[in-house]
Amino acid sequence: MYQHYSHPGSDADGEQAGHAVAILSVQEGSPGVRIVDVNTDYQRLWGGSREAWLGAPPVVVQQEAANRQIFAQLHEALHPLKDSAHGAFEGISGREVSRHHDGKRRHVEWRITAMGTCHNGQFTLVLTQRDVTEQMEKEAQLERLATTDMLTGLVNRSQFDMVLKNEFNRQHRYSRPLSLIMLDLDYFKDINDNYGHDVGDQVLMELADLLKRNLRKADCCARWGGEEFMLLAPETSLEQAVRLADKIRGAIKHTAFPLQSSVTASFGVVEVHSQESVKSVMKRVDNALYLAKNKGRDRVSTGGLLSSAKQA
Ligand SMILES: Nc1nc2c(ncn2[C@@H]2O[C@H](COP(=O)(O)OP(=O)(O)OP(=O)(O)O)[C@@H](O)[C@H]2O)c(=O)[nH]1
Repeated sequence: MYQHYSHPGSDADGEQAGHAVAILSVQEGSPGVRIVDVNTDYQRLWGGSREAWLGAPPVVVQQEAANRQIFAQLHEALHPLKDSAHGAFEGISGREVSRHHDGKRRHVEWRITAMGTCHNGQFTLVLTQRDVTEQMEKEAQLERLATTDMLTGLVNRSQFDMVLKNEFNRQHRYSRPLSLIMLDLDYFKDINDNYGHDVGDQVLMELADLLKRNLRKADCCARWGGEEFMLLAPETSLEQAVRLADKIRGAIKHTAFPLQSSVTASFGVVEVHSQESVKSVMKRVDNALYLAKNKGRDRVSTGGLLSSAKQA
């Protein structure tokens, strides 16, 4: 009867899932919602034969509590329309994580709309559902590609910019300590030249793992480019950030990378000043790193000399 609701590409063999559709009947004053008919995609989504579904309560989400909540929401929306021949039910909708009849976790998008108006206290409704799991997985994958550095799995530069802006807004509003650490591997060109690019890549990947292990969940660590990394540490003062940077510096130095000699890194550390711009902080942290390189590498600098020179 309602098979025309099927997605044009779907077929009875279950090759491709389209919109699952169930026609529902709700009698005003009765708590139940009953199925009048279902299409093949509904049977594919939730299992069971058409005959088995007729007269049964529908599955919107395969979780009792969530289903009950949706029905309560539905009754609440329908109740004011019971006396009006022209009352329009605008529909309710949602997206839920649910278990497929095969036990797999799926994302289901659903919508319940009216099929005509209330007749003798009875509403006829259409429930449409779509399995959007693959679409959501693709979206998540695209998002990962757009925000992640492929080699190291760390956040990339553009994503770091976003995080940085958010943290700056928070810092400016609540005046909480916020520090930034920029680190750069020392003589990385020599590693590439002496051991090859693949070994260089391996060092970058191992370094990324080391950084992840040494940071808090609230911190954000990005590959800034090449062999340069940026760490943003909320709720962290300059003094604490220097200690953190020095801990990472020591850990890098004592890590057995796949090389004969040890790897070292230089660090610039700054704490964001009240109302300071992103541009200004970036300049300061870059200068601090430059100073650490200039002073002989394998060290942490807060750019102190530069700040005092500026003040002078
Ligand atoms: N293996 C590998 N090397 C990279 C990657 N990105 C950048 N590099 C290399 O990193 C090296 C950076 O060299 P430099 O900027 O001279 O810096 P450095 O040799 O570390 O010297 P200092 O920073 O002054 O201590 C270059 O040889 C780049 O080719 C990458 O993704 N993989």
